[in-house]
Amino acid sequence: MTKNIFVTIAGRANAGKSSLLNALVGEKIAAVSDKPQTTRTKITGVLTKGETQFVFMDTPGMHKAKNKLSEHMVNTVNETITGVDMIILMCDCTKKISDNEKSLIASFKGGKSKVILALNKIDLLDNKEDVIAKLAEYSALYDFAEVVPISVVQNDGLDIIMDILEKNAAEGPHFFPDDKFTDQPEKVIMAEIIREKALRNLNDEVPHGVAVTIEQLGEREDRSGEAILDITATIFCERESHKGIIIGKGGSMLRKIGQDARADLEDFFQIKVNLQCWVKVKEGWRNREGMIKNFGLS
Ligand SMILES: Nc1nc2c(ncn2[C@@H]2O[C@H](COP(=O)(O)OP(=O)(O)OP(=O)(O)O)[C@@H](O)[C@H]2O)c(=O)[nH]1
Repeated sequence: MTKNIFVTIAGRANAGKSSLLNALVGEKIAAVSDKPQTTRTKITGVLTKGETQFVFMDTPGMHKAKNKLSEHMVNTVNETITGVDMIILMCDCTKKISDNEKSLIASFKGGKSKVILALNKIDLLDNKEDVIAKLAEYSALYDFAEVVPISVVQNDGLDIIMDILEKNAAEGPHFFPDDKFTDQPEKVIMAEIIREKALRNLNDEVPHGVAVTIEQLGEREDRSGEAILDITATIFCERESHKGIIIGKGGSMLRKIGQDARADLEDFFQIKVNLQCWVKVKEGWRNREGMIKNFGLS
């Protein structure tokens, strides 16, 4: 008998949703950074353990739509929380409950999906009793199927989440091959890895107006017969001044981004990588529908 369960990970920006997805699936799929709104697209992770296949959807953090890209992100959240078996609401126990979180929780009412409250970042609390107070605050807003205090970075409580999901899996087919952990095309994963490195290395001067596309991809053998993946990527930014920052003095920043990305790409795809990154300016791309589609973000 095979079983499956579809799970959406929802919650405010920076709560740790992508980190949770990566930790549960055990592979680096979603971009993780300490800047909010890292996740732009609905990223699916698939994990098959024994007879059960877990299909995870990661959602962009809830926030007020400020431009067209944000509208797409908010729509993705709303689409993703309907029609799944379970929702994991990721909360940050160090933060006050926000209005966005309240409206997200309100949208669960009347839905068919069971909701687990995952109170994340408990490693940051000095007083563990604060956890109980926070759980009570959230529980007053919604009748959660389960509440679990967790710390993704310390791998604390994640086994409890997996047990709950396992118990809620229903008899049904595996929709993905058992050795597959994401339905994202390779190029999207590559672009995500590079974008993550750009966000990590750049300071707040170049905020979220960074997108990455993979222009060319090819595999070849080097002289010793070892396989090499050639990747050519373009990092798009919104302003000429940002381009200078991304390239850095004598190309130092771009080199650093490229080096970091290459290490992760080699690790992920288990192949030697030759990465070339270019930087281009596309003014105001975040407000232009066509470009958003181009970057695969709608
Ligand atoms: N201390 C601590 N930090 C955490 C924990 N989980 C995640 N973080 C950090 O929180 C930050 C945000 O994590 P992400 O996984 O990118 O958060 P997200 O909810 O996917 O963010 P968006 O993509 O912006 O919606 C990162 O710096 C993580 O390392 C945790 O359990 N404890």
